[in-house]
Amino acid sequence: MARTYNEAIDALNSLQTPFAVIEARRSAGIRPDAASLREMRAYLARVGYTQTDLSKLNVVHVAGTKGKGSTCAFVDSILSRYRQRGGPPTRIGLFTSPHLIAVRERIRIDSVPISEETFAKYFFEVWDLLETNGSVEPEAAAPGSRPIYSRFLTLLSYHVFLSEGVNVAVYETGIGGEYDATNVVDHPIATGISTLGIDHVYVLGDTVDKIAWHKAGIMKPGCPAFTVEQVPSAAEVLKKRAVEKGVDLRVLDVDPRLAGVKIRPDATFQKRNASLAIALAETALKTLDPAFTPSPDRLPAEFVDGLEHVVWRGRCEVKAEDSVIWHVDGAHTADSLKMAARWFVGECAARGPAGPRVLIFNQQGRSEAVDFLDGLCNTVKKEDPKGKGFEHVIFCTNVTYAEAGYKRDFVNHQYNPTDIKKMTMQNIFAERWKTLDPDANILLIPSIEAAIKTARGLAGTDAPKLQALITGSLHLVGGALGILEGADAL
Ligand SMILES: Nc1ncnc2c1ncn2[C@@H]1O[C@H](COP(=O)(O)OP(=O)(O)OP(=O)(O)O)[C@@H](O)[C@H]1O
Ligand SMILES: [Mg+2]
Ligand SMILES: [Mg+2]
Repeated sequence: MARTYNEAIDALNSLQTPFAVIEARRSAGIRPDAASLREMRAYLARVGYTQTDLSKLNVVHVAGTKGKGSTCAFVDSILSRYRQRGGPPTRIGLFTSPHLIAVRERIRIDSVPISEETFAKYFFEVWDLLETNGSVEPEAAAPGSRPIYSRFLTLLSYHVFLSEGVNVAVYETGIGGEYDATNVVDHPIATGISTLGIDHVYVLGDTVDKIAWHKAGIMKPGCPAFTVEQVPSAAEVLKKRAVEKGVDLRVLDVDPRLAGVKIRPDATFQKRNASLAIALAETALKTLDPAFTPSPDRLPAEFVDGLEHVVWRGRCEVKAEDSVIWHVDGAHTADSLKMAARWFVGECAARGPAGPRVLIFNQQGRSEAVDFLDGLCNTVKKEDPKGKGFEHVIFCTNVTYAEAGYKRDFVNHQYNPTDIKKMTMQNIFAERWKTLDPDANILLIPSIEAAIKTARGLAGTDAPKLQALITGSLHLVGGALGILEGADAL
């Protein structure tokens, strides 16, 4: 087999659970459970690692419904300021999901996505070891089998980080916590739970307390645990599970030391993420460097610098073109879409007289997504002083290019192909939007590339510029950034 990055991505894509299997599991009510974690431990053993090895990574572990990735990026950015000074830490791993532009961006060392060559090299080492040692712990994972997509990437991250001498690794959970692949680490150095809400109901349950139960699964005895203000039912579950585990869970307010620190966007949710990140970074630094003592009165310059200069693409980004200002945000839950809407109106208002507004939206494969539209539409109208909504609303698929189809890194077998061809979801969205805002000009466009082209065509040649919001899915946003900046933008 040719062993290039593209070959690795094709092999990885073969580990996606096909749409039909996902559907069958959903209707049978099959969800990840303790067996998923036993399986992950077996694969870890097949690749040759023990808990002692994982402890060398000094893992900072983050779960939550929203803000996981942002929190992890803040922690990484703060720690990198200490690395740049000579450390500790000297080598920082960052594992996040999903990816925006390319799969390899989920595994970063010193804030940089690993190269295609590095990815391919380690990918096939893991791939082969799973075959060579295929019979280790046969009762936990079928002999000769390989883990599914996200679990494989988690396994790969441990191999990459341990091989590359990483001495602190920041981990975002995939889905949930208790049974998530990242939860094989028994001795993290700090755990954090960001804002909880409703998402992934098929896997985690349909109420915020059921979801909180899963996320609480990352707390470990002997390891400092932090969370932010939560809705009461979630807060209660977190507290109860912390007591059961003998964990001292600290609930953080917005850190008063953030006064004067420029957090972007300047919104409470982001200050919560930043506050959680501060506590996690302080705990990590205390573990790595006994001489490190946080001050209760002010943040060290490294923290301020790390927080102010964090890069977390696809979240609250603004890109100005000649006739369009693009606002790009990967929100994809009801709550976070309202945040995104508020942020969009705020940005437009701050810029002065604005041209027409256009929305480009998609969310594939989740039927409940149609209910996200109400909050999005109403928030934009409510937040606007003139009560104006979007003049144009474009619903597109996540297919990247009009001609060439998906970029390899975005191939997704988990969605119903017929739905995409017929634009079933997008038609449902359009019907709903008609009831929400009968005046809007609604368009259905088959690819991201064509949607962007259409939006550009709606802009007049004279000022004021068209104000576009692209949101609803990180896949949509990643594809859009690739088109706006060139395919390999990272
Ligand atoms: N604490 C928060 N509360 C509500 N919304 C948030 C919060 N933090 C971020 N968001 C919104 O959610 C979007 C995704 O943020 P982020 O990548 O940090 O989340 P995540 O938990 O990693 O999500 P996922 O992995 O499910 O995509 C952001 O663009 C922002 O609009
Ligand atoms: Mg999620
Ligand atoms: Mg994420």
